[in-house]
Amino acid sequence: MSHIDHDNPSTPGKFKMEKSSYMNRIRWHYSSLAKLTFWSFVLFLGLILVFFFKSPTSTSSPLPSDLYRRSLRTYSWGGPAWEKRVRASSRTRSRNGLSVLVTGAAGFVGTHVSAALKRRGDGVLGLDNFNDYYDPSLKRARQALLERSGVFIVEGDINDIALLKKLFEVVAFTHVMHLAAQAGVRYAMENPSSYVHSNIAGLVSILEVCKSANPQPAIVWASSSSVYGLNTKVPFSEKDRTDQPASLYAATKKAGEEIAHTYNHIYGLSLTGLRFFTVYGPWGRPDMAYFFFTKDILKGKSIPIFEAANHGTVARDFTYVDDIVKGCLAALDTAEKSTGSGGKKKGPAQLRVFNLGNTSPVPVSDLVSILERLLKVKAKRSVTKLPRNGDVQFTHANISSAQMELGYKPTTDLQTGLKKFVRWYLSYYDSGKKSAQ
Ligand SMILES: O=C(O)[C@H]1O[C@H](OP(=O)(O)OP(=O)(O)OC[C@H]2O[C@@H](n3ccc(=O)[nH]c3=O)[C@H](O)[C@@H]2O)[C@H](O)[C@@H](O)[C@@H]1O
Repeated sequence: MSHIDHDNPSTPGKFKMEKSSYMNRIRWHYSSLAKLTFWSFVLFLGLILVFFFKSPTSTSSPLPSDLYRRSLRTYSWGGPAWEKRVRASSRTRSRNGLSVLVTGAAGFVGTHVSAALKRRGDGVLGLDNFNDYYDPSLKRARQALLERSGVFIVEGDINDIALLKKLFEVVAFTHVMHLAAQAGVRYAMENPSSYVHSNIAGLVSILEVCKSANPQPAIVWASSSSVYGLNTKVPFSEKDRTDQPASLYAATKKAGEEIAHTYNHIYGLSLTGLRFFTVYGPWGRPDMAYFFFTKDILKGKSIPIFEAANHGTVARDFTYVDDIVKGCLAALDTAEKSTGSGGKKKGPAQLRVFNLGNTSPVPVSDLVSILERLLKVKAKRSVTKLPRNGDVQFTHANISSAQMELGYKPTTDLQTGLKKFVRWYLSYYDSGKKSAQ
């Protein structure tokens, strides 16, 4: 029995033949139409997906691409085995040790701080959403590093209040080291919402859960040298004005400092903000200039070196990550207890802000010369006008306050620090397995 017979069991012979070819034509016609409709639909769907996930994000899309991708991700957490890992990682080795929740633990500074805390016997639990702002495989490699020293990183977003509450139910953290953030000055023009999502909404989520925790932890968090914005008085002191941010990134960090004031004032949370000055070093961030300059010099690609108006020098107070780690640990150690409990303030609590810089700004062109010497490759320099996208011409930290209250004293100059970075870079990427993206 033919296929058509089977479809038309009662149709008589001859007519069946004619009708059969007629039906075939009709069927062909309909199936072509169906195929056309189907593929048009697929094309349409494809265009929509391309629009949401790949298009520049500044205008009509309510959620920009990165943020969209991130919010679509689901994380699995919970269960007895997970809780056991959370508890084990957070357990201190000494009686007076701290139990610290480190957000952004798979990030550059987060990894270094977590490792240092664990090394000295504190309990450390990491939290990170492993987003793809830069190569997530680098974050996974940092995670593996921490895993080997006994630090568990919970995968989740700082905006997930249920997860944060759960973590505080399982562990009575004495401290929170809040380093999770959307970093980068220039990327803020491409994806502004991701800054609001992480640096404002995320900070509020953390503080909301901390204020309700019993006992409330003390919080140390990462602000930025960028809050000084268009300030021209050097070196930058904590007393200087910070109401002229030059980028949305800086504005969100400045907003964070004001939000910190509010939670300290209303709920008695002990809060310390650290203004980091262009932190660099091994396991660093590939979006930062010293990192991608290294990659591009090695590839023989030209590198854009920014220059201010009238050939003005652009300089940064580059600070080596180990010095920053010492400042972070000192801030945790000197943080007083929060005074509230169960969402109620019992008395005034500590509120601090410190510059953590190196106090010796270096022109970007000198940074490139150091890299050339270390890599033994001549850079193809392309001097470019400082773009008006959030960059400031120079930064320079006054660290007397951190020196006095934290005993902070940076000891690594740029030449020494970059030598360590380059050694790490070559061994990490030249192992043949990976290449910097
Ligand atoms: O100190 C800070 O608070 C900030 O430091 C860095 O921001 P930035 O100093 O701009 O660091 P890079 O992007 O690595 O730039 C370093 C220097 O190289 C210059 N640069 C950057 C990119 C480029 O293509 N060419 C170039 O000359 C910049 O103008 C800047 O002077 C970080 O990226 C921020 O996340 C951080 O908050």
